[in-house]
Amino acid sequence: MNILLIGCGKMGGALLSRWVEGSDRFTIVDPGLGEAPNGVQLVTDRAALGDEMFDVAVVAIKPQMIDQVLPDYVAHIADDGYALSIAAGCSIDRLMRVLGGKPVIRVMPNLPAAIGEGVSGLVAGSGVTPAQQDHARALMALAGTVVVVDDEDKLDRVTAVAGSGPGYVFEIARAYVAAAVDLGFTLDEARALALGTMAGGVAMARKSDQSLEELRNSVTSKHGTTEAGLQALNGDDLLSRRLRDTVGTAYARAVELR
Ligand SMILES: NC(=O)C1=CN([C@@H]2O[C@H](COP(=O)(O)OP(=O)(O)OC[C@H]3O[C@@H](n4cnc5c(N)ncnc54)[C@H](OP(=O)(O)O)[C@@H]3O)[C@@H](O)[C@H]2O)C=CC1
Ligand SMILES: O=C(O)[C@@H]1CCC=N1
Repeated sequence: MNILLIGCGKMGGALLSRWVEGSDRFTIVDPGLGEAPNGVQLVTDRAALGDEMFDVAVVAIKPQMIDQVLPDYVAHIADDGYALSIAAGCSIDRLMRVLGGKPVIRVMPNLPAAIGEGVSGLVAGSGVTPAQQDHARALMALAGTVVVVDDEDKLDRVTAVAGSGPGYVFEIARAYVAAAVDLGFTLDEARALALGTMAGGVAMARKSDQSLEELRNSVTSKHGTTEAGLQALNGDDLLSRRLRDTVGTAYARAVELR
């Protein structure tokens, strides 16, 4: 397939770094990009595409730019082509309107796609063929796990939990490392301790049949250090409430971006 990537910033670039391992051909349009991976054509101006046609147009610009930028690309999408949007919130209806009715698949990837450890939600709009959906799914699978959802509202919920999720994870990790530094470790030591502990805990939880509560309780000796630490962390349920607020507020923002 001949694929056009419209915008190649942090998320588009992360996906492309995995996609180039597959069998598709890629062209990027991005006004600010200096270089592209080997074998990928880069243009900084749409006019340089001439009359080239693409089987897939990947929408990887900011949601706020979509109405202004996308209409120029309708002429570059083949009759049997489709658009694959990674934009948060922006609905399939809106995308189809600006793309002259071309079929649209929305996906919501996340940044660990860059290392093949992403989690993506996928929802297909009306007129998408089974072959197009299979293609999009295979493309996203090059970057990690793919979860197909039934409707767009659910994709906006995926956005709040998984799309934005690495941001929460990095912020929690940052605060954890900072706390270790405050306790007397160097930054290198603190990163090794905190990130190693997070990675080990997550890897164990993924492999275990036990619930997260059971695993937590396995660490927690009666009247011991973990019990004391957990009381400070979430004894008042503030951490739980804050995380509910976090995903709820991100979901509300996705709804605003529709
Ligand atoms: N970052 C993330 O973790 C995730 C992002 N997304 C979605 O991905 C999309 C891109 O986000 P992100 O990668 O973070 O943002 P970036 O700003 O990093 O990437 C957008 C890119 O598009 C370029 N661009 C601007 N105008 C045009 C244009 N007219 N034509 C082509 N390219 C253009 C920008 O160039 P310049 O910088 O020079 O303006 C930039 O390189 C968004 O819709 C977002 O919702 C989805 C999931 C996760
Ligand atoms: O913050 C954002 O809006 C984008 C979508 C999910 C992650 N980054």
